[in-house]
Amino acid sequence: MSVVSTIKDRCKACYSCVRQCPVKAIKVKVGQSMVVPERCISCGSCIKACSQNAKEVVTFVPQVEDYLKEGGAIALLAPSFPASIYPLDPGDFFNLLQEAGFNEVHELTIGVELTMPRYREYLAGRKEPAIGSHCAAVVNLIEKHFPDLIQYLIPIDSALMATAKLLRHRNKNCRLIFIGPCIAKKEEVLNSPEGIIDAVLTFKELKELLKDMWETKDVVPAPSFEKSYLPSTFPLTGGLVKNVDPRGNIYREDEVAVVEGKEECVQFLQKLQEGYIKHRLIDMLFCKGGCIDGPEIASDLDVFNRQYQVYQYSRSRKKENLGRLPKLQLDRSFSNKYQPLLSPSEEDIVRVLRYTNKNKPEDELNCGACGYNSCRDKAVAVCQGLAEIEMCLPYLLEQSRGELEYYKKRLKMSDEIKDYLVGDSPYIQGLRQTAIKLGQNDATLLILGESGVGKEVLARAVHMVSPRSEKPFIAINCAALPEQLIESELFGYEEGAFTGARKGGKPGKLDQARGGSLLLDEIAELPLSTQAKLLRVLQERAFERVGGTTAIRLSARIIAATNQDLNRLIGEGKFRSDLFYRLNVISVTVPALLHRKEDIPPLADHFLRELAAENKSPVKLIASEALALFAAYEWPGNVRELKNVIERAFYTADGNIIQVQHLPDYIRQLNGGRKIVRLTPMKKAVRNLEKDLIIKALKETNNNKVDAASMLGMPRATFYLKLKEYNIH
Ligand SMILES: Nc1ncnc2c1ncn2[C@@H]1O[C@H](COP(=O)(O)OP(=O)(O)OP(=O)(O)O)[C@@H](O)[C@H]1O
Repeated sequence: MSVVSTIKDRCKACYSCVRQCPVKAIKVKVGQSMVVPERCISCGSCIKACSQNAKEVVTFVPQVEDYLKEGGAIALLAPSFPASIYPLDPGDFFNLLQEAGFNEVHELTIGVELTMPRYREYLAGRKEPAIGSHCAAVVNLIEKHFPDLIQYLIPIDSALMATAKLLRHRNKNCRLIFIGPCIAKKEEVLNSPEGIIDAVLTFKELKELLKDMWETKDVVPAPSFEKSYLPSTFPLTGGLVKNVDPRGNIYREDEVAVVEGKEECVQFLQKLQEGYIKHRLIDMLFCKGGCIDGPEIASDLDVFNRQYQVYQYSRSRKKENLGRLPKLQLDRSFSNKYQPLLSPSEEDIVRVLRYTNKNKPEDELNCGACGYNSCRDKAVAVCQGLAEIEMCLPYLLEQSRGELEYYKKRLKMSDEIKDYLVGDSPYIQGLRQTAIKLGQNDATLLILGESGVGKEVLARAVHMVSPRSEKPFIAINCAALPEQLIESELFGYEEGAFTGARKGGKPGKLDQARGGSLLLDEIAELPLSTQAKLLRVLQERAFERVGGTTAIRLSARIIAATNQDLNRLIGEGKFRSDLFYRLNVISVTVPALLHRKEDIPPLADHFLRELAAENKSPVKLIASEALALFAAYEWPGNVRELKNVIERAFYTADGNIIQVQHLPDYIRQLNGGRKIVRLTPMKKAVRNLEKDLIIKALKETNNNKVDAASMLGMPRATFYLKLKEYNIH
């Protein structure tokens, strides 16, 4: 089990813990750094690194509080304690512990003294390297990450276990509480046979527990001990070597390696694995400077002064009288806890790198912001499920910059488009958003709506907010050109293409709109032969000039508009259905002004401002009575009609206010808001009805003219005449 876990709410995804973890035991999931128990060696590096205090360690504090209340608790003190308690005097500290309820206080130096003879015995004559096993983090590191080196670990109990075994031997029912700077010791205790040690307190936890008593200054003489210098220096750099071989008569200097610090430990073990290490005794401590820099030492002193405190204490310290020592069983064994990680394939690593825009080696910045030393290491960790793609800071910055630009641009566009596509109605507000969206793609667009509703305005708005805005917007009114001219207008022509063709030829609208947008207004009026050619252009994205053979690539966006019912025209055979489907990739309908009367005041205001600017004259306003008439009117000519009415009123009104009398008669007659009903002239209405009935009959009879004529009770000859008259194919 892991003794460290993450407090989710506090983790801010800074990846400091990932950076500091020496064994890749942190997994980042949805921005939260979680400890992977199988890989964690409880070294506490992540706790030291976390500025948010988001890492939590298993605690025995409530248990200890109970033991202290019940009585009978014994403190086992790590020899680094003088570094932690400073400026408290060690004597005061012992008193404090006793006052707090500890019946006895013992230092782990007992365990050092118990284990050193066993170490000497084991090491005598051993040729192979032997690694001291008193540092719990080092043992975890070897068991979980270098299992083939387990053979080099010295199989003798740590000083803690040896002390505990001795005290337990003396008093079976006592409560043993270890107090030290180390987190890995919690894991060691939790994994040890039940009942040897009851609880572990870190120095930090102890200080918190006794914070109200910590200032006690009553000096009571310390227990009388014999002088004992060496065991107290055990937690310092080289402490094991000094204790095993104080006079240097077992090992030569070159046979001993003192290794400390997480990177150094990992590097040394790698070298040992590779067979480059020839030393016989390896004194390895995971924390730099030894246990005095343990993650929970809770000292304000720097490492040098901590060391000084331990030496000072060791010089004054008296040896504890242990009496006759029993023969204790101090052997220990280790187990292989290695959990291999997946080895990703080169393709997978490259894929992850590409995802964060690292396409070539120069793109790999290796900035370390993700907590990994290199982009490649991070990509491997992503494949192994330990890291997330989004952990790459330069990539995120690039993305957010892109997003910021996008939103800034959209904001600017919304402002610009508001002054262009005027209106307050939900319809127009929606159309403005649609225009911005449509501007981001290149799909062919079909705009539908009655005459004068603003179809061209919408087409221009889409162009304006698109990346094509710097290129031309060309509009061609298909209804305004004679059939013989439309193709040369649209596609252009080569010199000599027809009589009267200009020298050097002429580019068509498709050409002129290169890179920009081309509006085919009144598309329904396009002759069928030109419809077929336009279809080919849309399919092949290329066209030829009239009389030419060179294919020119179509680079304009095509927008078509009509006020006609194309489905009806398809039914009548006047519009190609295949062209309709090509054009109708996206279609937008602009509603008639009648259905969005809220737009009238802002539109009127907009036109008046335009007129004032054009004429360099003061802005005119519309009287509320006139506006009321506008609201009552149905505007069959839509916005165009409104614009014309405003224009007329602008020029006829002398003052600054446009009054009812400046409006055309048919609006003035509305009189107090009564609706005007505009009827279609009888003759036109009858013709429309007749035409619709003929089309319907043809549809019903599957285009059988004889049946359709008899269905309508119409002489066949008249029927044929009517077909011609109404241009029904
Ligand atoms: N929402 C609007 N904001 C500002 N002006 C508008 C708006 N809608 C229409 N107009 C103005 O109304 C007039 C007619 O608009 P437009 O030419 O776009 O209509 P249309 O639907 O394309 O007409 P048609 O079917 O006859 O081609 C133009 O002068 C245009 O500037």
